[in-house]
Amino acid sequence: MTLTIANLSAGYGRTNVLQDVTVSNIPPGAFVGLIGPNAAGKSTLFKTIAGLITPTKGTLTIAGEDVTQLGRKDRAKRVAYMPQAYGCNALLSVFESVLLALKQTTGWRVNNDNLDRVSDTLHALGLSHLANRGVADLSGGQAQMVAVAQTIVRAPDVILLDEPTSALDLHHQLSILTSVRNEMDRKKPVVMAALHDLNLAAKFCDRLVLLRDGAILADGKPEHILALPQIEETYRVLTDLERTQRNVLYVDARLAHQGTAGPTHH
Ligand SMILES: Nc1ncnc2c1ncn2[C@@H]1O[C@H](COP(=O)(O)OP(=O)(O)OP(=O)(O)O)[C@@H](O)[C@H]1O
Repeated sequence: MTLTIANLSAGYGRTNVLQDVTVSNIPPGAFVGLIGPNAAGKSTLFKTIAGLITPTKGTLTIAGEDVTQLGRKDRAKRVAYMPQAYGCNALLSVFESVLLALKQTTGWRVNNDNLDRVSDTLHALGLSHLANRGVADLSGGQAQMVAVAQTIVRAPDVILLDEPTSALDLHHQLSILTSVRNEMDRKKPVVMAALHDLNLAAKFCDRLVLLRDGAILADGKPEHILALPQIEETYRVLTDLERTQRNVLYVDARLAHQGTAGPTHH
């Protein structure tokens, strides 16, 4: 279902962070990368969409319905949010923790369909082998992948992933985002992911939204956004945008005063 964020302003107490944020017509099945420097307001935008922060202005509509008016539980059925800081010390197995995430928005009675859904989600993300492990005993990367499983298991309309690959090795960065894309092809949610790695963003996203100082600077296809001068200004780097032999976009970035970065080979 289509998500539209219109003229959204929000913050913490008297501090305003988001200023009139509009991202229109994100269609079902679209993968939107939210990019921007540290403290730009990416997490604040996600928390506001998820209903953890009440906006001072603006609307959020899913399929034309203003979800800011929904109660907490109904909102959580429509929007699932994976925060940047996750982690769980409970005495739960991975399977139980994903089941618990699923049941948060339904009743507590567990049926076979629920169990199948948890199994399918773990399988889709390549996590079946961790099903019986305690969540407190996972590595940082494993915990991050389980947090993604907890977010997508509910099959919501909108999935918000705050830096879902920050703790993952190269293989798992690709595998988790590929799995998310495969799930999207099946269930057609809107997915928004905050990503610091512009090359991952270029590879997986249909659309990039550049946020800086709480405002949207640019919104469009990756090849357009990554070529904008605002990228260099915002990140305070110089960039070259290339296409690899496999026709994949590649951003090479360097600091302005350092010439070419990288090791010197003799
Ligand atoms: N709980 C809070 N109370 C007050 N200010 C906050 C709070 N959380 C974040 N901020 C401020 O809001 C601004 C935006 O922070 P936010 O976490 O949304 O940025 P971000 O783009 O997600 O950053 P990063 O890439 O570093 O995770 C920052 O100036 C931050 O200090």
